[in-house]
Amino acid sequence: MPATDTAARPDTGARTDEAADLINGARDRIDSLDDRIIGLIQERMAVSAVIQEARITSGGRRVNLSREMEVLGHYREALGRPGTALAMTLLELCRGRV
Ligand SMILES: C=C(O[C@@H]1C=C(C(=O)O)C=C[C@H]1O)C(=O)O
Repeated sequence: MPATDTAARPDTGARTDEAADLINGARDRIDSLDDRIIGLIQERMAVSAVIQEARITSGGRRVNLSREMEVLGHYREALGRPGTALAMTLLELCRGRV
């Protein structure tokens, strides 16, 4: 991110220039990671929509609970309890509220 944008950011809270530089650099990396995560979520939404439309067009239901349990378990095993909450949010983004 250019230096002009850095000035508009929230303060780092650091007490030294060295720490502030480190924090600003790491924040740039986090912003870049967040952009990639958002892009992956949007890609997941599009793939999920293809599956849901195919199932509905074939006469089935939008939601498949056994598959959702598998997805929730995958995230819980990788990330613990907050992983379950994250997966629930992802499922809501992908198939709406049930
Ligand atoms: C994508 C599917 O359809 C729905 C959406 C899911 C998802 O986004 O992971 C999982 C199960 C279904 O409720 C699927 O059945 O795989």
